[in-house]
Amino acid sequence: MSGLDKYEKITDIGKGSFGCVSKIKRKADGKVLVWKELNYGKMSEKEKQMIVSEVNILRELNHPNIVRYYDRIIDRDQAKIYIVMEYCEGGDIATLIKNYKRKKEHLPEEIVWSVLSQMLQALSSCHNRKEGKILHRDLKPGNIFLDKSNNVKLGDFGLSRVMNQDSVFAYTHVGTPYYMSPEQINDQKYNEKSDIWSTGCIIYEVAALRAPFEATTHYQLAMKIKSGKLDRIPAMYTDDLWRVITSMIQQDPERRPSVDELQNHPQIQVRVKEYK
Ligand SMILES: CN(C)CCCNS(=O)(=O)c1cccc(Nc2nc(OCC3CCCCC3)c3[nH]cnc3n2)c1
Repeated sequence: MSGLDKYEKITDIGKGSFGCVSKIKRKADGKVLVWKELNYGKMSEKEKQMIVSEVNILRELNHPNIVRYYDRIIDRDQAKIYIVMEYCEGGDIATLIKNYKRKKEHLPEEIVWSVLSQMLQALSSCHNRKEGKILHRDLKPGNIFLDKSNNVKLGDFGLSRVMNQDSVFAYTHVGTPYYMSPEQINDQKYNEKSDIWSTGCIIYEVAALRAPFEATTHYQLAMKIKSGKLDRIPAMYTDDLWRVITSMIQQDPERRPSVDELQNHPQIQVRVKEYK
């Protein structure tokens, strides 16, 4: 039975920036998973090779706070590759934020620290990878998920490195780059401190229920990001949390703390589960 026949499609979940995401069921044991459909028909040899190497990296990323990779299926007739991954019942953080905003309720500080701690554990396993660090490049609330026990799961790790703007994928949903760091805007080198910036912006948004920098045009957004002007998160949250967030959303990448430094913070350390 071909790879595709091992699964049956349940429903489409949405269109990602570079492919359709569907909820599927593995026939052998009924396990619910998702697959991401990539059309490689119009890809250059170089891009196809990059997909292969990205998928190989995904296969190695085995961490409780990173969406688990299960399988990949190549359908040569349709020139499509399907990447089978863990299904996260809790949906994405973007939706969680939207729901709290609608209810005009703030998330308890406990949850904010827990989301930060779990994101840092995922980033740590990728930044400190012995075979060479992996950077996410496209961290945003829409690709951070929750499983049924509300564990945080980072999605699309690594794939975004292949799907940058100048490739054939050209983001279909040109989302506003709210979480883009100043160095990315200046087209400078992207490094792990850029992932720290984006994580800081996301945690800011989980607390404030709005992004730290908002604008209607990319130009205005870029100006705000580079201005570094930041309204404090709501008064209900402690100065401790506010200090950590502002340390991550700093203009100068050198002055942003590394994952390891952040994980030494008492509020974050207490939550770092030891995964053997
Ligand atoms: C764009 N969002 C605001 C959609 C609104 C509502 N949330 S949601 O994203 O559909 C939703 C609801 C319930 C369960 C899940 N679980 C899930 N989703 C994935 O990707 C979703 C996809 C990401 C790119 C953009 C389109 C959607 C997964 N990838 C790997 N495991 C995944 N598990 C997702």
